[in-house]
Amino acid sequence: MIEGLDGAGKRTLANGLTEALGAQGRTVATHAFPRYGRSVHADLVRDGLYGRLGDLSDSVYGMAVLYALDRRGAAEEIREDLEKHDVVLLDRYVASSAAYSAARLHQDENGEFVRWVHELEIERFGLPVPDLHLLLRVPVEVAAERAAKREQHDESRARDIYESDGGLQARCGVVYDGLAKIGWLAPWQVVDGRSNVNFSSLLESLFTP
Ligand SMILES: Nc1ncnc2c1ncn2[C@@H]1O[C@H](COP(=O)(O)OP(=O)(O)O)[C@@H](O)[C@H]1O
Ligand SMILES: Cc1cn([C@H]2C[C@H](O)[C@@H](COP(=O)(O)OP(=O)(O)O)O2)c(=O)[nH]c1=O
Repeated sequence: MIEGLDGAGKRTLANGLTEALGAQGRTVATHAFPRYGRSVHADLVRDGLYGRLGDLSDSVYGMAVLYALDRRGAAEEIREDLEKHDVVLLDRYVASSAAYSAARLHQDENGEFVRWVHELEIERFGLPVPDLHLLLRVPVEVAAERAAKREQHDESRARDIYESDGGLQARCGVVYDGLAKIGWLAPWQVVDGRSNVNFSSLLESLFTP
C-alpha cells in the first residue's frame, strides 16, 4: 500500500515500482482509491446528489463510510488480483481513511476513529489486510506545491476541498507518522519522497529480509 499526503508522489511511486517490478519479470496490478467515476462517493458528485447529502458530507464518519464502501466494492477484484499477480499495489487504502479522518477530528493514531475504521473495514467488511505500507514522506509545503503544479497539467486531478486545507494536511502527516510508528494494521516502511526515489534500490530493500 502506498500512503502519503496529496502531492507526495504516490502515483509516481506506483508507476516507478510497477516498471521496476516488470523489469524483474514480476507482474503487478494497481488500484487507486478513491476510485473516481467508480466509487459511491464520486457517483454522488457526478449525479449532483452530493450537495443534498447535507449532514452526511458534513459528517466525518459519513464520508468515511462512503470511502469504505468504495473499497468494499473493489475487494473482490483485489482478491482476484492477489491470485493472478505477483504484486498488488494500492495507491491509498484503509490507512488513508484512518489518517485523514482522524486528522479532521483532531484525533491521533490511538484515538477512537482509528479503532472504528479498523472495526468497520477490517472486521466487518473483511477487506484484505495489506502486507506492507509504504509511507511516502514529504514536508507539507512540498506536497502542496507538487499538488498545485500537477493540477495545472491535469485537470482530472483538481484538488478537492480537503487538499487545500494546509492545517488538515499537516495534522494528517502527523497521524501518518503515528500510524507508521505503531505499525497499524501491517508493517510500515517510511520512504523519503523529498527527492527522486530510486525505485530499484527501494525494491531491493523490500525483498531483502
Ligand atoms: N520524488 C519526487 N521528486 C520531485 N517531484 C516529484 C516526486 N514524485 C512526484 N513528483 C511530482 O509531484 C507531482 C505529484 O505527484 P503524484 O505522484 O501525482 O502525487 P500523489 O499521487 O501522491 O498525489 C507530480 O507532478 C510529480 O511529477
Ligand atoms: C481513499 C481516501 C481518500 N481520502 C482523501 C484523501 C485526499 O485528500 C482525497 C483524494 O485522494 P486522492 O484521490 O489520492 O487525491 P489525488 O489523486 O488528487 O492526490 O480523499 C480520505 O479522506 N479517505 C480515504 O479513505
